[in-house]
Amino acid sequence: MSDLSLSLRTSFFSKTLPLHATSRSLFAPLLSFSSVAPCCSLATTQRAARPVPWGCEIESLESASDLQKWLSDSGLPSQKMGIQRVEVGERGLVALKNIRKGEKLLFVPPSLVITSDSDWTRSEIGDVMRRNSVPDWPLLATYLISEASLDTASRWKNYISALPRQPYSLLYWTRSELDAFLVASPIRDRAIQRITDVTGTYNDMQARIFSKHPDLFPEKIYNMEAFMWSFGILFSRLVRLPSMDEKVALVPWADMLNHSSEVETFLDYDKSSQGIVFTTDRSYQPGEQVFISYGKKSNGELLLSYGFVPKEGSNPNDSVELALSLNKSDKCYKEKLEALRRYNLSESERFPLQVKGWPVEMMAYAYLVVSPPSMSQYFGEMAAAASNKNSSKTRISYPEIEEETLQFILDSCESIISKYTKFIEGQGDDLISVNAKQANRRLLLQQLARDLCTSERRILYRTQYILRRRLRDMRSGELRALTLFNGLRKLFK
Ligand SMILES: C[S@@+](CC[C@H](N)C(=O)[O-])C[C@H]1O[C@@H](n2cnc3c(N)ncnc32)[C@H](O)[C@@H]1O
Repeated sequence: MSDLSLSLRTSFFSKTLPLHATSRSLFAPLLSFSSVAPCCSLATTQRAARPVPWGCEIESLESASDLQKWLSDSGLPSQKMGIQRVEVGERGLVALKNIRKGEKLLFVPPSLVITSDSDWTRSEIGDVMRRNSVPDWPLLATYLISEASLDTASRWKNYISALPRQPYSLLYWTRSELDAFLVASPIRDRAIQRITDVTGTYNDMQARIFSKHPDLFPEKIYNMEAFMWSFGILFSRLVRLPSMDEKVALVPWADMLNHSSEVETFLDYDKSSQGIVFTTDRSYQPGEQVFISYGKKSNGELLLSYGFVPKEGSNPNDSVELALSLNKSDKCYKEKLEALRRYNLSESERFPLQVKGWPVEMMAYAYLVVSPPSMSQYFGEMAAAASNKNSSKTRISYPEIEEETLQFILDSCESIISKYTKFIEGQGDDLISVNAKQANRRLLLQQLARDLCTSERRILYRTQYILRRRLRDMRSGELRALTLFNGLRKLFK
């Protein structure tokens, strides 16, 4: 599945990145989101948005079996998997027969795949989109709305009916929910940015295209709610196919596969069979759920696009970003900022921490932050290393400021840990729920946020432990050296 990390808005419809996913999650959602009414834009913070009139409840098997029948009637070869209710991911593909390791599965023909080249049932809408050179993501978002609104007149009717009416993702959290539940996590800012981008993209489409052709794009259908829905579908189901020139595609049937970080197998186009396939990296027995990987994503990124958080400690790709900043009262603030800007860095930067360590760029940035005026000749070198653009690509090291640097990272780490602890150990939130449905939604979101924050804090704790141990070793080494030096001095006296 895919990831939209570039701003959609700034370059009108800029290019977007692929949707991958991560880790096998043994996490089974305890509660279902299906009763939750979506809220979609930051601008409409507390207003419950109208749900779209198409799609189904995410756990619906009825529409899934219609989908299965339509797909086989339309050329999908017979499958070794079937759609079933599953513990992880509500609906998923389950092995019906023994599946061997290394076996190719799916074989979805290109005629059953939605891409930017797909024919529009209303070709005149496709013509307008083409004339305006609309990029893939907003084009596909509009395509989905257009086909969904045509109901049985669209060849994709059975596919669209089996799509969730409310896909899970942070796109549907209100601003006050993001503020209340994700205050400690850097994912909050990413979610706000994403909502802003999608909202901005809709506004651009509205101003530049929809409003110019009200007969083709009536606001009753092409509105913000519909756009939020279709973007939610794209974020959680779009795949990039490396062997099809990185084309992004919605692949019916394949998009019923759930993610696991324990597998490393991705969807792709297979030239020999001329279909979308994946190759299993383990065997499955009948009744077992079959998984693919959505990519090497952190728990925060999985929550952002897919609305779930894997079980604590189960995601080897988990990470959390730590923000480091220049000190405004630093005598060399201006010189340091200039050095950073030369390498496209700013006075505050985020670096991904993992359980297994932190990037060398972060250490270089921290060296720059703490270095005294006497080290100004190294500012450029430090900034280059922080941006990963140092010419020699060697790890820089300044033993004279090592201790201060580690202490600075430790302080930054500890101040963020306290924010996490405050949220995790806090007694609920201040948000007022007006009815039982809303209260239920709050509980669900709070649980997801707690799971995310616990996993992110775990990485911060590990970083704290490593830093403390290094500082302790360094200090006890220094103490030993000092004792030795004093001993020698006494001897010579
Ligand atoms: C590509 S769809 C997979 C099919 C989906 N389960 C369905 O019923 O339509 C991605 C969505 O499946 C769910 N999902 C996938 N992997 C999951 C996992 N490991 N744990 C929990 N939910 C998962 C999430 O709701 C995600 O947004």
